[in-house]
Amino acid sequence: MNESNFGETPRSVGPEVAQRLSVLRQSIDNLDASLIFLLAERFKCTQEVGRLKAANNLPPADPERERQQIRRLRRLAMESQLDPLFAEKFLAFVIQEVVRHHAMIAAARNGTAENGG
Ligand SMILES: O=C(O)C(=O)C[C@]1(C(=O)O)C=C[C@@H](O)C=C1
Repeated sequence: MNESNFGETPRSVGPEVAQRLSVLRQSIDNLDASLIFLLAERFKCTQEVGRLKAANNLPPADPERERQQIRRLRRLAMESQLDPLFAEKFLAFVIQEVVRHHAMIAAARNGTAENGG
């Protein structure tokens, strides 16, 4: 397969392989949709955490909580035959974005407070 075939069903395979590939890709699409829905729900929770933290002058990040989450997710990943390093990197990637949101919420709140609102 050359580079221009990436992402396409290879034309050289038989109907059984093409059918299996299609079924697997349908599941992958469903799982990707689930991941998006789950992430959206997680961000709704963390946005509320961000508002709670900003209102109570708590720092955006909580390193001790993150250490606990990493320990737990690494264990869950190993139990599920998922690479624990990948799980850790994925969590770090998500939390980095959450902390950025928290900081923006706090900055917006402080700006508002300074302007008397
Ligand atoms: O639990 C918190 O304090 C959060 O702000 C949520 C969260 C997370 O996304 O899970 C994000 C930042 C913190 O450093 C730890 C955890």
